[in-house]
Amino acid sequence: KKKNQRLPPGPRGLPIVGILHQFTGIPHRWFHQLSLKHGPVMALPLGFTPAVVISSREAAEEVLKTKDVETCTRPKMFGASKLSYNFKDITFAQYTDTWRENRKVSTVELLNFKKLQTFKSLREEEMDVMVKRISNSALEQSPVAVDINNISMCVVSHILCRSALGQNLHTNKVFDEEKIVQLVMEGSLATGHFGFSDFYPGKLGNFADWLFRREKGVLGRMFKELDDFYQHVIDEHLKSLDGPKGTDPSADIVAGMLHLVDKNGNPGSKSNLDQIKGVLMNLFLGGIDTVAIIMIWAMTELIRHPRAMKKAQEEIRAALGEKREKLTEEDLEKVEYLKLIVKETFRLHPSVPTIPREAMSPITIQGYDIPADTRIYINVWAIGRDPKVWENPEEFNPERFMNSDVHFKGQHYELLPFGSGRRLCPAVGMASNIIEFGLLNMLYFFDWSLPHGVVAENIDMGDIGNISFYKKEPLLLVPVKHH
Ligand code: HEM
Repeated sequence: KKKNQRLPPGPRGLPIVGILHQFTGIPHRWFHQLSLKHGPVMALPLGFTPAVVISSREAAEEVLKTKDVETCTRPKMFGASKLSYNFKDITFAQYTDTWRENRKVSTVELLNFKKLQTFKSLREEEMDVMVKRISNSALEQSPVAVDINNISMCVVSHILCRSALGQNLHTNKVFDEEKIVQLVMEGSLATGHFGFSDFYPGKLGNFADWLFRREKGVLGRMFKELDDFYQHVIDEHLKSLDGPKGTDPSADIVAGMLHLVDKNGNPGSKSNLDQIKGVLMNLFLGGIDTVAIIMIWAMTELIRHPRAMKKAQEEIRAALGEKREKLTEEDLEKVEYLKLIVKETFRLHPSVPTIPREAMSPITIQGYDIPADTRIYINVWAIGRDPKVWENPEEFNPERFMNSDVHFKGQHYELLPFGSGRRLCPAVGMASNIIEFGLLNMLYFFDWSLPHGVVAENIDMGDIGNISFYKKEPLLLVPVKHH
């Protein structure tokens, strides 16, 4: 039997290297390079904060399945602390009763299968708006390029703001889609901002953050803007709660949460409000860009791989018939290749490339001792490109999933875009549905090409982010209406 070992130390001067990685904005790529040399369980302390990086399917399975109970909490990250209302949310909350309560409400009120069906017609309506918007560019004498990043962010913003927050951005006088997209992009980056306390845990780090007022600046401004938005949403709901019939608790998640806290106490109290806003922050910042990112990368890969684009469009158009005015979500049942494309995009471009967890007690992973309070980063991005698991891992090849039962729902540790275990993303169903339906519409109604003078080989494949990573350069494509 293998004796437990101390963790391999990784490269020299690691505390500094670890910090530098975080500031490069592409830690998953750096971690990957280092782990090739130092192994799939690698120590990479961030200053005085112990941390390990996990880069193999086997080690990920041990963390997320065998040791899930011990590792299902999150580290207290500086940027996230501000934007999660001091961890009163779901995503960044430690493993506490507040986390349990919030996760349950969001599942019951928004993310379960039954609720997914409730908002079906809303999603179909918004996709129709997206198609009309693209058609306007396609109908021009010489069609103009559309920004796929923007189109994807807008349609997902509309869907989530309506279903989760009860806000129709087409008619909202305070916040329009442009403002929402800007808030989501800036807010996502701000969530991953590092503070001194991330590298020097305890009083020293907290003191340095206080001294340099790190929470003012961009983070403070973002927080204020987002807080105003959530307050506006809650005020609207509270107004209708006072009305003769009150808001239907199942109308959206805010209504559901307000009814819940109303039973337990005053919904307007600061602590209740913080909890609602914390959850809204997760749905808003964690739900919009993550979904749009996959739509954007799928279209990027398809334009770079015309054979796959053609195969997908032929399958879709043959299965759905010609001259349809509108598509419905049932149409997704008739197309298979599109789903393989989405899986392959999750493998190569996971929206959250490294998943943060923390050991709550001492554990062993692959025979190595991991002390309590060690941060654990699971490098999903590297696992998706591991040559020991995937043949030609850098190649975009949706066919690799044909006749394979490998899925992205958290049971296959070589493909973990949504994580796994107790902290598995609760929106797997909703997210994959929006992505597949969005792509179905784009591929059925339009043929796509690159703007004049741009060649596929030169498309910039760089990404940028802090926690979620999106395509750095917007993807510009020219649509031509198919029918
Ligand atoms: C393609 C889209 C998405 C991807 C790739 C994604 C990915 C992830 C990942 C990797 C985690 C961490 C899982 C873990 O620790 O094991 C997570 C958690 C979470 N996601 Fe998603 N997500 C997506 C869409 C969404 C959407 C649409 C929503 C809500 C509207 C959402 C809400 C959440 C929440 C609330 C958590 C925290 C769960 C917890 O810590 O208990 N996500 N997501």
